[in-house]
Amino acid sequence: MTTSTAPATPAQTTVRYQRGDFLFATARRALLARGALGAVTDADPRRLARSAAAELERSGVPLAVGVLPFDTGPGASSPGHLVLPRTVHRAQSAAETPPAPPAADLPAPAATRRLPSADGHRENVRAAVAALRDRDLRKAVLARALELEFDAPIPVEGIVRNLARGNPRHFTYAAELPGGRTLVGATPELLLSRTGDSVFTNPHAGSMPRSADPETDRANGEALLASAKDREEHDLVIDYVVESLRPFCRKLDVPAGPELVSTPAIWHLRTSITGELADRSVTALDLAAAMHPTPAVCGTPTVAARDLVQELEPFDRGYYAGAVGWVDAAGDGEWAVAIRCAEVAEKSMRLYAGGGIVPASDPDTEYRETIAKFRTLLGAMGLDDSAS
Ligand SMILES: C=C(O[C@@H]1C=C(C(=O)O)C=C[C@H]1O)C(=O)O
Repeated sequence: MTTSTAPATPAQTTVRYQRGDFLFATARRALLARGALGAVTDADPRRLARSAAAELERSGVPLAVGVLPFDTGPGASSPGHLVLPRTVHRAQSAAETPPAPPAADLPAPAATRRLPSADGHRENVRAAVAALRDRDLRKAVLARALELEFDAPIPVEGIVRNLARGNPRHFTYAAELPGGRTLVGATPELLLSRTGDSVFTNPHAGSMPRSADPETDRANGEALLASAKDREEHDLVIDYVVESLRPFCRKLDVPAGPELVSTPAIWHLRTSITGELADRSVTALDLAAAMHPTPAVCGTPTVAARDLVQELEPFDRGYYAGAVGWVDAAGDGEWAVAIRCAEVAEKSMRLYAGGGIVPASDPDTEYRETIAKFRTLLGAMGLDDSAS
């Protein structure tokens, strides 16, 4: 494999992305991987992590890139998939680099389908609230999907360029999936990163739409920070993440409460947790596999929440709410939560958006939250809320 550090800014690197490549980029740093010297595929993420470490050591390839699916339980339909690329280009910049010009003239969809319908999603929220009570669950994350069909091949490169332009502080990503589809998105949420013995994670949970009106926008953010319901959704994630990481870390630094952060589409509660790894043979992917799926995308307790999600959602999540990232031969790596994304086939694509349901959740508010979350992808395609 060749690793190039030729002087290109993160934005220039992002523009080089072509369908088939792997991209993981913010406005300050980008990783673009191309080609495949090998691949590792496994439905069990822990085994995938071990095989990847062995394969990196055996081959001398410095890093592997790829995806974990949402469902890693028995009988899961989509495996974790890693590629050992032929070339890797990495770019870094101390400041945000100016974005590339937007890609224009993205085609409009010829047909749109909501899965389920708007009423169907509201009904699912009601059913989830009832199931939380009946089955002694504390939280379940319910999503809906949008299926768009086009008359011509979808210009993934343009969507990726617009995602990066619109979300410079977040991770814009693109990855090839087994079966020939491409996962594209821009996520604010890091499942896990490892650099040497430093571990970092920043769970996001608790959301409120942004507003074009500055006063409403500010009020929405303040309401989120003050909301007991959202704080409960958030704290369940933090407790789970801390419990999952504790066995691997000799030190964990967990702030007392979340902070208010935003993407261009939505406000979130976020907690940034740092840790010190006890054993350096535990890779970034081992840690991601141990944590995934967190209650930010699944629920509490995990298995019962996943069962409920699969009963109610009329689609397979595939790689939505999975993870996307890279791991190197030293065990360092970054794995982001694969949300605000779509799986793209040649002339059709499926977008996903979901939100945490707790006993106090309201069906209309939850529906509106998914509309805000679809904006990341729809905006990059030049489409508005009428599509969602
Ligand atoms: C599930 C999604 O997002 C997750 C759910 C959130 C919530 O319920 O408040 C917030 C951030 C993400 O962890 C999504 O964007 O589809």
